[in-house]
Amino acid sequence: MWNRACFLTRLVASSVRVSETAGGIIKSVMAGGDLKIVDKSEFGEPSDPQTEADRRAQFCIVQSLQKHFSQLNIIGEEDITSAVPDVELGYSLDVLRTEAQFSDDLRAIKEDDVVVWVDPLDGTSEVALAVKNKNAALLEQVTVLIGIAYKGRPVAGVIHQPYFQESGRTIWAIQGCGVHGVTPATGLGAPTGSKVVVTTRSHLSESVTGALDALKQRGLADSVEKVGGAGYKVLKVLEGCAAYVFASAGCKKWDTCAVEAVLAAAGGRLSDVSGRDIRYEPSVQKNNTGGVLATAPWVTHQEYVDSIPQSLKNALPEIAAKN
Ligand SMILES: Nc1ncnc2c1ncn2[C@@H]1O[C@H](COP(=O)(O)O)[C@@H](O)[C@H]1OP(=O)(O)O
Ligand SMILES: [Mg+2]
Ligand SMILES: [Mg+2]
Ligand SMILES: [Mg+2]
Repeated sequence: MWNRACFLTRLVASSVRVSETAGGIIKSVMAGGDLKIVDKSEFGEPSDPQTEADRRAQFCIVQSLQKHFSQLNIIGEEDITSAVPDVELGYSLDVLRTEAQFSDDLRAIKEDDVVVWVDPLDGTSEVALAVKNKNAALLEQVTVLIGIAYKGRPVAGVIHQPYFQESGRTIWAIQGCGVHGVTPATGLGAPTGSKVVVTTRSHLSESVTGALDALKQRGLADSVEKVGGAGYKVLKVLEGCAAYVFASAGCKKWDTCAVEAVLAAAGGRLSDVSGRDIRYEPSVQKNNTGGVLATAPWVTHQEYVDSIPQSLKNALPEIAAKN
């Protein structure tokens, strides 16, 4: 089955397994207790922590994928990594079985047509806070993100959530083939009956609260929940929240590529706050300078775009320049 599978099938099947191995690495670093945190931010920027778990998880993902796919263009968040022993990776049979639903376009994708965006640990600030405050509940917000872009747009994505219940879960999607690992909420305001909007816990700013206030006034946000991680926020949108709103800069392509692929496969939409597509070519700037707006399948994306004040949208390039 593996040998007959097309390139995209084999890449996603391997990515599902390697995301789970990376999740295991994150858990073992956490269990060891010494996170060896460094701050990657430059003077004047918001703090940008990196732990030994981020470094080891990225090494594992990049090394394993390159072993199978030597020509693959992988862009990972971390510049510095820590070596971990080589592991023989398997592949997900569920992904292999999905190939029957592929379009001819998907089947024709070759190794040098794609860019893989890797966030080995999304929610690093929450990891640091969980340890500091001895609050293990925050770890639910950690995800491993592997996004696959073709012609500059997401075509498949893997979100592994290592601390979901006891053994974690992996959510993945390939364009046109549905979402696996979660059942997306489809009804208005499910399961709360109201529109809950999720936003940043650790990067709040005037422009973020300005956008949220505007959405509240238009009846598009009944309440706001502040949680960490781009991966976790998109999972919340898949499971019943109306939208994820971040009208600021700082969130990067590796934060959004995988989650956009998964959300789009569920019928939702992710764009910048002005409604423009986010591009994922290898040469693109890493920062999502136009902010992030992700909406559930059951809300109208354009209503959210239109409700965010133009003055906030216009100010984003200046905020991005400082990030
Ligand atoms: N100013 C920033 N600098 C670096 N990373 C950021 C910044 N803002 C957001 N991020 C990344 O985007 C994710 C979502 O942001 P937030 O949690 O604030 O909503 C964060 O978990 C972080 O990813 P990571 O944890 O992988 O470094
Ligand atoms: Mg980071
Ligand atoms: Mg991230
Ligand atoms: Mg990260």
